[in-house]
Parts: sequence; structure tokens; C-alpha cells
Amino acid sequence: MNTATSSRTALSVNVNKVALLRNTRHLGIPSVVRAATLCLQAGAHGITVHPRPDARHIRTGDVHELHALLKQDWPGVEFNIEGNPFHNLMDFVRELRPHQATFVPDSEDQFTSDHGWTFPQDAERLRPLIAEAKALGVRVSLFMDPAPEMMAAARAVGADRVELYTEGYAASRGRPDADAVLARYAAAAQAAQAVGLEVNAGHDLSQENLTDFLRAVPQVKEVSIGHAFVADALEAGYAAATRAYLACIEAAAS
Ligand SMILES: CC(=O)[C@@H](O)[C@H](O)COP(=O)(O)O
Ligand SMILES: NCC(=O)COP(=O)(O)O
Repeated sequence: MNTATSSRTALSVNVNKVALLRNTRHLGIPSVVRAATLCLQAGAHGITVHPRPDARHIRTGDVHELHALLKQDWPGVEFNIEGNPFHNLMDFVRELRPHQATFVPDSEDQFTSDHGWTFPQDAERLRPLIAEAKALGVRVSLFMDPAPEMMAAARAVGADRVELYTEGYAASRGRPDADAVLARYAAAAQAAQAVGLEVNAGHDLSQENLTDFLRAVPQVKEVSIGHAFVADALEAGYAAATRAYLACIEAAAS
């Protein structure tokens, strides 16, 4: 049920913002484990977290509890941990060996992710950490701006996937340059796939923009969606929100 077919984009629900709300009291509600369970019961294909060094939302304990949940109750469902491998991400990679680690070049106190890796500048320091993660059986995805010219270098350092940073796409909607912006994402995906990388996407994706993105950008393996998803879930509930996002993915394929 929760396995995406090879031709369909997988939906990985990011539960950061559930933890953000939970952290405003000491009551343990809303529960990220309960949120993840309800999303998976409704058909989500994976769970994403971004445990930032300041623990403003997802905390170390959440990562461990979600890992245990997936391992025990949802074998085969993908756990994607995002973060900066030069800060705290590799601790989780080494201890938990998630299915996927998404390397993101954020600063320790970054408001939210707002850029991808840069090549050739980041290549040599990334290479050994990518190799280490892969040796542990962890797929490595690099968070990248939609820059077709960078994709060969992302492959050369050993990445399995790239995650296209989609805030630029989301922000361009309704602007005169929207088609050109979207075309750049499609070109970046094609450049990545041409060198053997698989393509993920995320940041500010929503029910309003997801289908158009997937129609234009070929063969996206996975979208990770959190902020808009949780906003929708506050109104509709986790199960209905999950079904709505799965419908957006399905609409792109029809
Ligand atoms: C890499 C990425 O785009 C997401 O992880 C995003 O940064 C969400 O993080 P916040 O929920 O902390 O904004
Ligand atoms: N990788 C992106 C992600 O996990 C969620 O980003 P957002 O939907 O919270 O902007």
C-alpha cells in the first residue's frame, strides 16, 4: 500500500511543523508519531524530518521514535532525514541508517533552507561523507538549486539523488517569468537524470502548485512536503490532507 510504483512520485510527509507546535508546551501533543501513523495509514509513502541543531522542531528523541515506528510497523516505508552533514546529520546516519539522507547546506540557525550545494566549491568536503553514508546503506540526496550545470558535479561526488529546491518555483507562480522558471527546473531534472541521478523535489510545494510541477518536471521520484501539508492538515485532518496530496500526484500522471 505504501510503496510508490516506479512510475509514480512518492509522497514523503515532513512532520517538522507538528513538532514545532508540540514544542510550545510540555504535554507531548500533537504527537509526531501519531501524525506519521495517520499519514501512512492514509497512503503516504514516507516520512521526512529535518532535525535542526537548535532543536526548534524535530528533536533527537523524535527521530528515534519515528525510526522505531517505521521499522516495527511500516517496514519498507522510507525514512528521510534531512540536515547538514557537517553539523548533526551524520550522527543520525551512523546510528539509524535511514533509507535516505538529504544533505542540506544550512547554517546552524538557518530560518529555513534557502539554497543548495555549490560545485566545485563543496565537492571535496562532501565526497567522504557521501561515501560513508552510502557504505552504511543510506541513499544520499543533495539539496540543489535548479542549476542544470551543477548536476554532473553532484553525480561525480557520489550522490544517488538530488532534491531540487522548489521555493523559487513556488514563488514564481503568477509572475511573468513563471514558465521560464519552471522550464529551468525541468532542465535541471533532465540534466541530473542524464548523468544517472534520480530526482526528488521539495520546499514550499503545496496542493496549489504540486500537480503543475510534476507535469512539467519529468520522473520526480519523491516530493517531501511539510509546511503547506501541515497547514492543510490543521483544516482537513492528516488523512484527508494525505489523500489530497496523493490526488495531486495522480493528477499529474493522468
Ligand atoms: C530541505 C528543505 O527544504 C526542508 O527541510 C525545509 O528546510 C524544511 O525545514 P523547516 O521546516 O525547518 O523550514
Ligand atoms: N525537503 C523539503 C521538505 O521536507 C519540506 O519542505 P516544506 O514543505 O516544509 O517547505
